[in-house]
Amino acid sequence: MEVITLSYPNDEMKSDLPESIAAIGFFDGIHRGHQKVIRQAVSTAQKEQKHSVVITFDPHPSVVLQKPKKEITYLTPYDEKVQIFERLGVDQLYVIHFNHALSQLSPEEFIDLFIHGLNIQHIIAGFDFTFGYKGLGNMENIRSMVDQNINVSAVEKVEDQGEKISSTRIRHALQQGNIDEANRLLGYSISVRGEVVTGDQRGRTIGYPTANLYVDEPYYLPRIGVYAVEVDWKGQWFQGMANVGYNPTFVDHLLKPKIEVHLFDTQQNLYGETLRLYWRKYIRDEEKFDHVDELIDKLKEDEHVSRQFFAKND
Ligand SMILES: Cc1cc2nc3c(=O)[nH]c(=O)nc-3n(C[C@H](O)[C@H](O)[C@H](O)COP(=O)(O)O)c2cc1C
Ligand SMILES: Nc1ncnc2c1ncn2[C@@H]1O[C@H](COP(=O)(O)OP(=O)(O)OP(=O)(O)O)[C@@H](O)[C@H]1O
Repeated sequence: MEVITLSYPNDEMKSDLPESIAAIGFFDGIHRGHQKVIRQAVSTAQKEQKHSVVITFDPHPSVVLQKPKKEITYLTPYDEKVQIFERLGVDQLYVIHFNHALSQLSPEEFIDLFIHGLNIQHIIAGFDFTFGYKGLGNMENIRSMVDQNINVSAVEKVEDQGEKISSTRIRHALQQGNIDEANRLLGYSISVRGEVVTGDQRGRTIGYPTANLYVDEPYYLPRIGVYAVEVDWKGQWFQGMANVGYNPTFVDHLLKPKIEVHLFDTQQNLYGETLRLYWRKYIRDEEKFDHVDELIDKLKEDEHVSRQFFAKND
């Protein structure tokens, strides 16, 4: 899959682009609804022997449109998204840089630049896709904006338990520690990828050495707390428990939550290694303990709960 980033108003489109079928959207999480849109573009392109294309944006429009500005995090940060599009069989990914100038384009200007300009012959998006200045373009009025030979297909709503699957809904599930629901809506198991870095070396003194995971992409993390987790290190799988939190027992002002994982039944030294950590089950909220002994007792309990979870689910 070829990845091309486009920036308005700077970049000129090439003139000899192949005829393409495009799925359009922000696609954070690439959940089951998004997958339907993308799969339809890929299969239509295969049938018609054209290129399959995904047109997406970076960063999230709210970075430009929302005031006051908040740091934005993603279910699937950029690299994760690229990997998933690739797995879905997309030939070409266009990433349009979302900036103020882009947000001012009228729907007609947007279509001219990015549909006609990229030689898109067929546009596939969800029933509620909107685009252009103030989201004035939608799946109905788009038909009057595109050249006559261009097809437009609106993918019908994908629901779960009678409600639309959406990135927002998945964020809410994660905020409640409901990993099962998040995974069901996504259609795959949510994870983070990071490198093991040195912590305060405190874990080993309390009998629970931990690998501190440094994630260099802005992931939307599940609720602060303790989880049963599984870790994939170069195809080797480990079970364990992780804390995503601020270590309030020891530290006063940690600005960003840390991810720490204690792996069961291994002495493996993973410093400097890259791991993928799968959240499996929320266990409890993080607590501030008055004595380290209380934390240690709690960790023993967490280990018991996690092992029981794995025993039942293996
Ligand atoms: C499963 C698990 C649960 C944890 N729960 C808490 C907690 O409730 N409160 C807290 O202050 N720290 C908690 N911690 C963090 C410990 O304080 C931390 O692992 C310890 O301070 C070691 O930090 P270090 O790796 O930076 O040396 C937890 C850690 C793990 C692995
Ligand atoms: N459940 C769904 N069924 C069908 N199409 C969907 C569904 N969810 C999103 N889409 C389509 O996928 C594309 C990307 O949508 P978008 O990134 O806004 O997703 P979303 O999950 O609705 O996000 P948010 O919760 O942030 O509004 C759009 O074309 C949208 O219409």
